[in-house]
Amino acid sequence: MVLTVGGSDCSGGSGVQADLKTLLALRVYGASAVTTVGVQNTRAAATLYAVPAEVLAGQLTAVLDDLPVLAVKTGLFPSADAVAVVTGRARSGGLPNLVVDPVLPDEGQGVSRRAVAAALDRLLPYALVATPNRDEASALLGWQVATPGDMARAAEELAARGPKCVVVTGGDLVTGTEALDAVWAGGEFRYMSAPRVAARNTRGSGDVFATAVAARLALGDGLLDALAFAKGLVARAISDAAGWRLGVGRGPLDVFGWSAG
Ligand SMILES: Nc1ncnc2c1ncn2[C@@H]1O[C@H](COP(=O)(O)OP(=O)(O)O)[C@@H](O)[C@H]1O
Ligand SMILES: Cc1ncc(COP(=O)(O)O)c(N)n1
Repeated sequence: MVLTVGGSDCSGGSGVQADLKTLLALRVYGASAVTTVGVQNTRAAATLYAVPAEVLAGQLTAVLDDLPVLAVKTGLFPSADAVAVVTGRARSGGLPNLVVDPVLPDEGQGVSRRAVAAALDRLLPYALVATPNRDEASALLGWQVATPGDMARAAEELAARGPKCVVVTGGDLVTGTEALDAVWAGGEFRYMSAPRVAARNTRGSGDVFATAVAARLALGDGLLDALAFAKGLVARAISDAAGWRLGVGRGPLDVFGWSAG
């Protein structure tokens, strides 16, 4: 089973809802600890209501002290305090196969994106895998990650901060026909590539990718196998959802393959 720690997306396309659906699709039992409640849909950016840090800590204790958690995935945090709760558990060795997707909140409404990024930097040493997109990698590193070459350098620099593996995802990078990710793992670099799907429904693609990595690690895959599986799953789920019209904005993925031809 996998524990996902992240924000609630009431519209169901990202956050813990996307994570739990992905786990279900992969026949892995999922538990969730909610960091923030997002009032959001496909057309509007989230307004976040932070869950108090002690309530987050209580959820982690309730799950970890009882259930056989084999991997943990983290997503959106509303505050540095919330990240610190997870870092505290990680420090005591309680978070196996930790996959950190360093999703950052928008600045404002009492939320400091910079403070969350700094706190995530302190969580990274405990991560087996970190999966920032280009924007998140830029915030963590303090320089603009633009080109595929930058993504490679960013993956290496972030890996130097502790994770065994870093995947800088390039979902928003339009480089011809490829969806390109930069992978630093075991001291070696490679690009991971799949055909780019021309689709507007890419909501939660980072969540689906990172959760699929955690699920496959929990099922016993090696790291590179888990990454390759997740890459294939997310590409297929984007492709299968291409004809969906769930909401007027950037809609969700078809993780179950319901629309597979
Ligand atoms: N249009 C697309 N076609 C195929 N793969 C995609 C597409 N958009 C994103 N991906 C893949 O989805 C995964 C998540 O990446 P990304 O979209 O960058 O994450 P995030 O949602 O965190 O921004 C990556 O493996 C990326 O290459
Ligand atoms: C609650 C919540 N909202 C949004 C996202 C990011 O979604 P995306 O991967 O589409 O940028 C997330 N991971 N969690």
